[in-house]
Formats: sequence, C-alpha cells, structure tokens
Amino acid sequence: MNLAASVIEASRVGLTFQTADGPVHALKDVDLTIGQGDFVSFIGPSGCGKTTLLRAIAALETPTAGRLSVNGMTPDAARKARAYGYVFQAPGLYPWRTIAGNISLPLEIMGFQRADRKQRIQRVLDLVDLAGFGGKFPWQLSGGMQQRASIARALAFDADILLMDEPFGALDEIVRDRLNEALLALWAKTGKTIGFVTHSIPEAVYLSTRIVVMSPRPGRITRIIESPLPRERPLDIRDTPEFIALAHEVREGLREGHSYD
Ligand SMILES: Nc1ncnc2c1ncn2[C@@H]1O[C@H](COP(=O)(O)OP(=O)(O)OP(=O)(O)O)[C@@H](O)[C@H]1O
Repeated sequence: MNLAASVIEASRVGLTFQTADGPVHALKDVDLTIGQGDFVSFIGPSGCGKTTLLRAIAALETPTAGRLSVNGMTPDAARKARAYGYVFQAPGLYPWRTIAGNISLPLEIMGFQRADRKQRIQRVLDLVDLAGFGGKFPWQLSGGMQQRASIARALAFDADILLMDEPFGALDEIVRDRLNEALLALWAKTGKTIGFVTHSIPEAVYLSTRIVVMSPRPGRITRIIESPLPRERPLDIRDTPEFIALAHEVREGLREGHSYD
C-alpha cells in the first residue's frame, strides 16, 4: 500500500483522438494514483497509450473523459506552476547553443535572473555528472552525455515531477545500464516523483517502485505491479531470484493483455 501523499491521480481517464479513419481510443478507463517520490514505469507495446498518458499528465494532451489531477490541480494549472520537467526520447538540444546555454533556455523563458540561472545550471550539471561540460556544444558529447544534458535541462527549474518518455531507448545497452544507475542515484538524491515510459522489461523492473502494464486497442492499464525490491539497487540485483520473478510477472501481465498478439 502506498501511504505517501498522492501527486498524480487519474480516475477513469479516457482520451479519444478523432482521425480521418475514425476515432482512436488511445486511453480508456485509466485509474492510477502516483504518490510523492514514486518511480512509476509505463510498459506495453506500441500504441497502448503510454506516451499519450504521460502527455496528458503534462497537459500536452487533454483527456476526453474522466478526471486527472496533479498536485490537486488540473494538469494545465500544474504546468503553469512548473510542476513538471519533461524528457523526450531524443535529447533535442540546440546545436548552436552550448550545454549550459541549452539548460539555460527554459530558465530564460521563465524569467530566472542571470545569477540564479548560473547557479542552477552548475547544480544540475553536477547532478547528472556533467560538471565541466557546460561550455561544450552538443555535438562534442556522446549520445549518453547528451541525454544526461537533457535530463539536467528538465531538472533546472526544480520541478517535483520528472516525466520521461523512453529517454534511453536510442542508446546502446552498456550506456543505458550506466544511465539507469545514474537515474536511480539522482532519484535517491532528489526525492522526485518520476513517470517513465519504456519498452524494456528489465529497465522497468530495475528502476521502478511500481510498474504499470498497458495494452492497446483501446489503450488501458491491465496490471499494476508493486515492486518488492529495495530502493537501493546495484546493477547486479538483476541476477537475483526476486528480480527475475518480478520480470516474469511483468511478462505475464503483457501476455494477459494479449499485448503482443
Ligand atoms: N495526435 C494524435 N492523433 C491521432 N492519433 C494519435 C495521436 N497521438 C497518438 N495517437 C494514437 O493513439 C494511440 C496511442 O499512441 P501512443 O503514442 O500513446 O502509444 P505508445 O504506447 O506511446 O506507443 P509507442 O511505444 O509507439 O510510443 C495510437 O494508436 C496512436 O496512433
């Protein structure tokens, strides 16, 4: 049971896109509570609505049914209160700006003063282990470092909630392992609430306190699995029977939803 204060609450949330080929039921009857400091992964096959759910939480899409609240507000009010940082699959850094310049951009738009910006940039570069790289341009960094820079950018204005849409999907496995470890360390250090979309069962099991298994047509939640793993997780936890049993449970959940038919 989750005793933490709830940050995100979805009640019978539905989202139907009207397309030229007819309605697409991207989400249907989604019920979910995410508590303060939870690390929640969304897993399921293409088209099950993972991204749509994350975007709805971030007020980038509007549900067509049900109720969705963030910190007790509408998602749009929460966005205006700077409740979220959002990390996309591609780092999306501007090539003509340095790493520090990229991190600075949203802060400039939000009206943070120069001295404050400088401090914040330094702090988040430290957090993602990129101290000393602020003056480099994106193309001078590896893919994994660029993705860390984009996480730093999402952290810079101190949002309590970090929403991440397959942030490591395009990276090779070794880099991904390292970033998964770094993300857990960052989560432990900052206590943020994290919503994380992935296609990878081991990644979901390694990172999450809770795994939300989804299924398409219509996009819905088929199983919510609470992780019994401790919060502190060295990479080799993946070889333990508890980890393997949990991965099995997720796989069963995916099969149950006939997700890969
Ligand atoms: N703007 C849109 N207009 C119309 N249909 C959309 C739109 N965005 C998403 N969809 C449809 O909604 C459904 C859910 O899409 P969504 O991107 O949320 O799935 P996903 O689980 O994140 O998939 P993937 O793993 O491929 O990113 C899909 O059928 C998709 O084609």
